[in-house]
Amino acid sequence: MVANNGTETNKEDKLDVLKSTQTVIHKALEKLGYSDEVFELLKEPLRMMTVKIPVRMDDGTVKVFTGYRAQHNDAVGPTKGGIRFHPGVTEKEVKALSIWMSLKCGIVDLPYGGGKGGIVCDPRNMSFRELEALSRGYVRAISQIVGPTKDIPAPDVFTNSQIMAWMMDEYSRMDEFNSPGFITGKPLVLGGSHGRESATAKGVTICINEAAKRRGFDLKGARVVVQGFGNAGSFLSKFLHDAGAKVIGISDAYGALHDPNGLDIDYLLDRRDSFGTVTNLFNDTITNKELLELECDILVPAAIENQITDENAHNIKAKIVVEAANGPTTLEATQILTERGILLVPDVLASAGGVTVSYFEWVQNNQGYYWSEEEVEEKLEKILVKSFENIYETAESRKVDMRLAAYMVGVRKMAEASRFRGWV
Ligand SMILES: NC(=O)C1=CN([C@@H]2O[C@H](COP(=O)(O)OP(=O)(O)OC[C@H]3O[C@@H](n4cnc5c(N)ncnc54)[C@H](O)[C@@H]3O)[C@@H](O)[C@H]2O)C=CC1
Ligand SMILES: O=C(O)CCC(=O)C(=O)O
Repeated sequence: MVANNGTETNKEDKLDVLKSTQTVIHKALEKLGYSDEVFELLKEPLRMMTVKIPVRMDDGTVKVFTGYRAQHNDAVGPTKGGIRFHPGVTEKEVKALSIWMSLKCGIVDLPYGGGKGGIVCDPRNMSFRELEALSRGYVRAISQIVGPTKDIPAPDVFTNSQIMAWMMDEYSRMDEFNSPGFITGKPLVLGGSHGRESATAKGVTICINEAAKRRGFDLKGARVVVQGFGNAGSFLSKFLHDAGAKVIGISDAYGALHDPNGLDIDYLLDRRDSFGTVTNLFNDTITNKELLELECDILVPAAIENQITDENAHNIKAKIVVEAANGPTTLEATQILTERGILLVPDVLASAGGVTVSYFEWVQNNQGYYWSEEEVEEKLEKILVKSFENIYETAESRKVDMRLAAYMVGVRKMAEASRFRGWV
């Protein structure tokens, strides 16, 4: 879109998550001394599949849904990443999400490249039967390019273990084999891993702990605001609440709740629905915009992209911002927060707990031997603490913000693997 003075285009560019991630990848590769050829290879996914999925709806009509699967780079190993069901899914967004998955896998050192999928739909307005048909149809449509040694999906926004179960079943039928390693985030009885459901939030909690230590304050008594009360946001609120922090604000897609004395997290967890909606039960709500600007110590965006921008970054009052969501902060906002001395722990590090335990799930499926919750948690903690330290030290020694440091760490392995394979 071109506006007379270019303002609209400029704003669109700033919110273009693919363009922003390419900008940081370019900077990271430059800092590491890689050539432009490497950037050309890594700036877009190697493979992008668009599919049409016809579903017979409950009213008898057929609705045709659009879905995507992006595979960013498979030099290191099979690609891996979640599937999003959301009305706002776009091709560009799925591409950016697949690049972020590559970076996450590099940061926590998993033998994967990044992938991501999405379907343009609103599961909140679909029946259980329609959702099952859509999930199975999507797997049939992308079946040629996915599989336990090619590309392994998982949950993301508005998808859950039931959807993973349908998808695993559909793939197993086509494969004529029980294939638990095709997908992660499954129910425990179908080969899911202990700790996967809460893994993203566990990882964020570990990063918050590390960041708070660096900023010299304790989680006990710290005031926390969490945007989003789904898988990531709700478990996180519970972990922080149990650690003695005061969760003073939470939100969902419809609004936000604020109590300076601390919200009753157990009650909210009990009442939230499977899409992370809870604010509809209350009259006294504030907006998501107001939530982000609350006076607090720790702010965690755990919903969708582009929530902290150059329009509100000056009003953020937190000491640390830890990104549980993918892409919640624009590049301009990252710079503003950094200049204001706010420590920003980027998505590709903070939210890497989910894919780490997904990797554990895949390993357990492949070996057919399963670990206890304690084993999973211990392994996750070790990996994330080490990754945090690595990126924090890189940021300090290279005098860059933690996002650029994380990209430098995350991009290196796939750049090297691509070079050894003779691709660049
Ligand atoms: N589930 C996982 O394992 C992982 C999730 N993430 C990221 O975490 C974020 C949240 O994902 P999940 O918790 O899994 O999703 P979810 O579907 O469980 O919950 C999403 C939450 O965000 C809220 N939300 C949706 N649109 C919103 C809007 N426009 N404004 C404010 N809130 C809105 C929903 O109401 C809900 O509370 C996403 O960015 C996702 O990519 C990252 C790593 C792993
Ligand atoms: O668990 C996984 O494999 C992927 C999780 C995911 O989609 C993400 O980290 O954004």
